[in-house]
Amino acid sequence: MACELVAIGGRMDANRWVPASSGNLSARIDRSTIGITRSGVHKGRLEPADIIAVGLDGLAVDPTAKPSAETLLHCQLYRMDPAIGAVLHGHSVEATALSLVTDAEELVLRDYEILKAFPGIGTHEVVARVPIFDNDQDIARLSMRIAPSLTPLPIGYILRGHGVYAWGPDVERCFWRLEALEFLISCECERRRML
Ligand SMILES: CSCCC(=O)C(=O)COP(=O)(O)O
Ligand SMILES: [Zn+2]
Repeated sequence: MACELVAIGGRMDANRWVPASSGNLSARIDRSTIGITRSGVHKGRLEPADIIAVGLDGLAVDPTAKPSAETLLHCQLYRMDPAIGAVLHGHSVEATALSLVTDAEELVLRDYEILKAFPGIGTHEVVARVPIFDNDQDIARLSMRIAPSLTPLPIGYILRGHGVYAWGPDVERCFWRLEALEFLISCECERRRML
């Protein structure tokens, strides 16, 4: 699991989704524990020792370890759905900028074939709503604001001026979903440029 997250960190970095020490990556270890990236390290240059075991209450198994500052947002998703096996968060230019040029509380996506990359979607003829939450340095408070929008689970969410959260049953498929979401966000940016 740790090696998988190290490799995915490299792929996120190759896509320029984790500049500086931004982003955080996690994967489920068992029903009540996840492995999550250490806070403040470059996610494109991870080592297995940078993956920290954390309970779903957000507390590190080793109390001296320093897991991601955004650990509670990951734990919230794992608690919501036992089928979630991985959560990835990145800071792409497009998600950051697009969410700052609109006051909207959601990104409405329709007519895109790639929406079929998400579970339960079998046609482009759907409307997928990606919530956009105002950013907050108080992660516990932010998670409480996010909670009502997670039932049913959206295809991902955006923190305004901050980045994207995506999840999936395992690390690889979580990466595919993040890739699909970033593709959709880039399309929306491009459409606005073309108007
Ligand atoms: C330098 S980016 C600011 C923090 C952040 O948004 C992030 O994703 C990384 O935080 P972490 O504690 O997981 O390193
Ligand atoms: Zn972040």
